[in-house]
Amino acid sequence: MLLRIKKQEPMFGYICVLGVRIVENKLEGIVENITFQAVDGSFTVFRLKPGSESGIVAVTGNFPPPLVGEQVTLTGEWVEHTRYGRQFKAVSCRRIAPTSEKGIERFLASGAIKGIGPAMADRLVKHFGLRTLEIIELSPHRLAEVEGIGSKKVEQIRKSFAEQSELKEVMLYLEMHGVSGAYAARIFACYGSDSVAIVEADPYRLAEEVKGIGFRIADQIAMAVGFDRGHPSRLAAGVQFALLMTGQAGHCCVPAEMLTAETAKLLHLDAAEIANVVSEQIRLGKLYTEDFHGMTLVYPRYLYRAEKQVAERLLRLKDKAKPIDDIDSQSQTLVDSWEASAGVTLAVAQRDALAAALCHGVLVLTGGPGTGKTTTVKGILALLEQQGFKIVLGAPTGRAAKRLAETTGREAATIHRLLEAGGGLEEDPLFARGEDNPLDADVVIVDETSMMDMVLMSCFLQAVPDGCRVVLVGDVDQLPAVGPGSVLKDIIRSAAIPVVRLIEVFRQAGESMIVLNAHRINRGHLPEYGSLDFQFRELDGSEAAAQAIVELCQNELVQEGFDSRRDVQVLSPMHRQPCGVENLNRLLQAALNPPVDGKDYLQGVNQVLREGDKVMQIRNNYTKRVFNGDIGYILAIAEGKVLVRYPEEDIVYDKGEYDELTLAYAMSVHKSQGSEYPVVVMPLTPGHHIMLQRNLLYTAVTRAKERVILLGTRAALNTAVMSDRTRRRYSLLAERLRGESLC
Ligand SMILES: Nc1ncnc2c1ncn2[C@@H]1O[C@H](COP(=O)(O)OP(=O)(O)OP(=O)(O)O)[C@@H](O)[C@H]1O
Repeated sequence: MLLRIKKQEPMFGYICVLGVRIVENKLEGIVENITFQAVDGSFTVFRLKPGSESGIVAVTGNFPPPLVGEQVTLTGEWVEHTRYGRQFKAVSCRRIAPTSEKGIERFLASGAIKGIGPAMADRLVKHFGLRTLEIIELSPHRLAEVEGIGSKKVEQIRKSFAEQSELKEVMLYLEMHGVSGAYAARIFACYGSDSVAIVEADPYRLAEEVKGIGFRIADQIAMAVGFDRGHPSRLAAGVQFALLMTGQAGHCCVPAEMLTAETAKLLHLDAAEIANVVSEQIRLGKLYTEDFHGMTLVYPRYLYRAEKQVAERLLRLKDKAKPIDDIDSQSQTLVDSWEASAGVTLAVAQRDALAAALCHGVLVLTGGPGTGKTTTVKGILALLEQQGFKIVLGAPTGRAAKRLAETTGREAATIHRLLEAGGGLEEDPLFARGEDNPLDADVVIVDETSMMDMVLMSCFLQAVPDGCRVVLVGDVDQLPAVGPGSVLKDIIRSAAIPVVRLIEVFRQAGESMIVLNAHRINRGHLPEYGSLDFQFRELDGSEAAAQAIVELCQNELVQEGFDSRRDVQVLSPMHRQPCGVENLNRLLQAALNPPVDGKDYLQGVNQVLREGDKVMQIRNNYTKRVFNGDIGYILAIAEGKVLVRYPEEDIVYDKGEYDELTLAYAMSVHKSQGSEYPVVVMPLTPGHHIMLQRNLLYTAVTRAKERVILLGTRAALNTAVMSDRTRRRYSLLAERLRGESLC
């Protein structure tokens, strides 16, 4: 039931649907000028002369700017901006060609049509009057009647006008179908004049082909242009999308029933109907499957390939190591002599690791902080080098590689750099190193292996030549990789690859409460706090915790000599809520890098990026060679470009690439994996309840070198320590490694 409840402003009114206020205000007028436009077309501020109101109105909207002089019909709502006062916040903008002579002249004079400036606009309108636009569109040859227009100019004007009207036509068509202007611009950029035809014929193509449009938006468009909810294209696209989503949730594959249920939920259709589609797609070989103990597991193609390759390569490398003469009888003597020369008495497990690295093609070395992994790696390095082997060191992130280089005193690079990344997509990266052009190494040692997902591991192992030894080092109790699979855990679970687990902690109380507490947390015991290096500050309420975090970063830690932007990392279990990553970033940006005259900035959809900001790259960009989780600082913003300084190099982001960057004063614990910071600050509030898990807290705490400061409630701390339910990620890697029959 719709009920008009009040009418406060000319041309607008609130509409109430069952008590929920929705907005259906309309405003019409002529665009006076464009005050601000985000370079990627995602945000616009302009001034409008309304047809019905006196004065000029400020309008904001998440769409590309209309043209000056154009008549527009806006829907949206009136808001009171704290700084700019009353504004109309438009959700849609329909552009109507100007109809009066004055309007036409202003429109042409605005520079919208290449080749026409104010003087030419005046001449054209004087000559053709109200028919000017019609002449440009239908009889452009007549433009030559106007003084100063030759045949070249005629062609330039005709072409530019056609482009404008095509875009307008697409915009209009899509807006009529409820698609916002920003998407329309993207569709037009991809398909040009074919846009409408493609949208009408197969809107699900957009999800695969148009940057920034996923299944959900494509589906909205399809519904709007009249596709049936049960249309075969919709069902097929829905199954594929649900399958991709499972990869994003960390699975490599999912049981067919789960895929059916997820697709049915996504499409709001009956599960039985979807089950038929899934079976049919399996029968036609359109889905990759494995049958395991009566269960059909469905894979996205790229993960099926990756998982199989990881298992095949590991088993092959395990058995194909370049032999060392008499190693079985010699290994203990070699370990003894390294201990003596290094002046260390190794623990039994450490000795086992050194011997295993000599004897096996693949070795996994796992252990928590302070259990002697680095010491063991140094021993492995020395022993294998004695054999004349060429050793290469790598890690999944820049930070982890840097640390590996520091602790071993040798060169270490990111896996991406080792593989010579150069383009490709997230799920299908292009690496110069691979099976045909393998790494030049006899041994590769990888640190922080828990962060490697199935795709990266598969690319890496393919680039390892037969005969090369691989040592995978990591802490299996950390959170798994952000991407699909829990590769390290599954390799260990398979029991098919030699594993050495270090459990003795060599650090003493007093030396490091951080390390000792990390182990307490990992065992399910509450941490001991009260020392300077491990603090828990009890605070009630998320707002109070957020404010306390800002105060810490802005004042307290600075007074102690820390550089808040570089030494301190705020980690949060969640994205939303007052203590979530997004809000903390807003608060910390305002406190640590406030707006200052002369400091350039860009207004994105959800964030402002300002010179001086600490930012993070949020997806792998193989072309730019900057990767998910890399942290940098904005050096400059100019002419629509953003220059970011990363530890390894400076990278320029063009228009359309800003959404690869996010503020990084605060980040999720997942994103912090593989990095270490002098100080880690983390809120633990009841609002984060579902995310409060032991391995999350463990991962956060082990990121800190000098100090951990937790803020929140005891109950939340308790929940985090006690909750060790980790969701199993579907994958058959362990089974493949064990050689189990998959049917
Ligand atoms: N067998 C040992 N006996 C005595 N001390 C040891 C032994 N192995 C390592 N240590 C010492 O324990 C500390 C931690 O060792 P190491 O740095 O190798 O561990 P780690 O697992 O790499 O730790 P982290 O993950 O915290 O960097 C170091 O001070 C190291 O010298």
